[in-house]
Amino acid sequence: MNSAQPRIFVAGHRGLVGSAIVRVLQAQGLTNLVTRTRAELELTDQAQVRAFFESERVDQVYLAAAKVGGIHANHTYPAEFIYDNMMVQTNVVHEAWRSGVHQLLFLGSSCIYPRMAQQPIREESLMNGPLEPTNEPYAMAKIAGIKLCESYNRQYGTDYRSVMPTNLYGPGDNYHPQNSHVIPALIRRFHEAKLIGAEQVVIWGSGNAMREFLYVDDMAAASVYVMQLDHASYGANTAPMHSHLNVGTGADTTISELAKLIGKTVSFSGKIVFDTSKPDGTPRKLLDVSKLQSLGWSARMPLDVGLQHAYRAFLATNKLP
Ligand SMILES: NC(=O)C1=CN([C@@H]2O[C@H](COP(=O)(O)OP(=O)(O)OC[C@H]3O[C@@H](n4cnc5c(N)ncnc54)[C@H](OP(=O)(O)O)[C@@H]3O)[C@@H](O)[C@H]2O)C=CC1
Ligand SMILES: C[C@H]1O[C@H](OP(=O)(O)OP(=O)(O)OC[C@H]2O[C@@H](n3cnc4c(=O)[nH]c(N)nc43)[C@H](O)[C@@H]2O)[C@@H](O)[C@@H](O)C1=O
Repeated sequence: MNSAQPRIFVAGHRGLVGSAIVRVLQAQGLTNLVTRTRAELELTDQAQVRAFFESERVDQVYLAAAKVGGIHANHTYPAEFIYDNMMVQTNVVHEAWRSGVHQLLFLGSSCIYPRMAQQPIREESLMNGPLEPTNEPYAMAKIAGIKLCESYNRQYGTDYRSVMPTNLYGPGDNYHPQNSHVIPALIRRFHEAKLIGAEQVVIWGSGNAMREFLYVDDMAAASVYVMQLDHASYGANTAPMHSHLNVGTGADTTISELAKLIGKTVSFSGKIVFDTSKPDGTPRKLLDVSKLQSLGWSARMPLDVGLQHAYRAFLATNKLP
């Protein structure tokens, strides 16, 4: 352990984003990383989290641990999505402050914005209208997470920052057939259809919903970039009551076009059909990423190339849920 370096706790280090953040930090030569599996540290348990921060004395926290899932999971397990996420973020933020951690990065989600927000969605649109019903509990928890960080900054002088990722994908994703997000779900479904020679693949919803997709290594790079921004730059582009920053590509696509692209990536030649008994969710949630761009960061990975990387990562996955 290099004592000259900050001791950095990456909560959720085995997840899609957490594992990518570890890769970025290690690539920077930052090796003083602290990680705990869920079996080692249950973040919904305040006593365990308090004991951890009292014993570990970390300097920075990346809070990439959360209860996460796609539209079906959010609609099916609303109590878990609001309870787990409220407990995890409240315990980590409070115990980090209590043990003297000055810097923390909280990961929210683009679902915090009103269902019918003006597109592209600016950070100032927060709480300007009703949320999307399919993921309202999760969104409420994430909004509370932003306000938690802002409140500790205002009262205690901490430097707890918030980033709002758009939909993410890439190596280390969750491929659960029902509870995953659309890209890993369709990569798996198209691949399995190709293997059995199926004539068609069923896509949920109308296919008309639009989504923005950011490759996870870009998200991790943005997370580290925002954490390492000097305080004046971060503060100059955010306000005490709007301290969060959108992170995305600034471009979106219909689910129908995405499905065609994934079918092409997987080399599936059958038909694509739509099950309109399944919800579309928010019609569109394209983020305005101009604030982060003005701070010097932009996404790099094009969707078609990112999907090729994601498919290769899927093929290398040795255990599917
Ligand atoms: N994926 C996406 O499309 C998006 C993600 N985000 C946000 O990004 C962050 C990271 O998400 P992502 O990487 O996709 O999620 P993952 O589900 O891939 O990873 C979450 C990690 O957190 C851990 N974890 C969850 N609950 C607990 C708990 N109670 N105690 C300890 N560890 C826990 C999980 O451990 P275990 O596996 O053992 O349960 C897992 O390692 C989250 O805040 C999420 O809300 C925002 C927008 C989009
Ligand atoms: C990141 C984001 O993720 C969730 O919101 P979402 O963007 O609606 O997520 P999704 O990826 O599950 O769906 C995107 C679109 O894709 C369509 N779709 C088609 N076929 C499949 C399919 O097979 N699986 C899934 N999951 N979706 C499918 C689906 O009907 C929808 O129109 C919330 O966690 C939210 O809180 C959040 O933060």
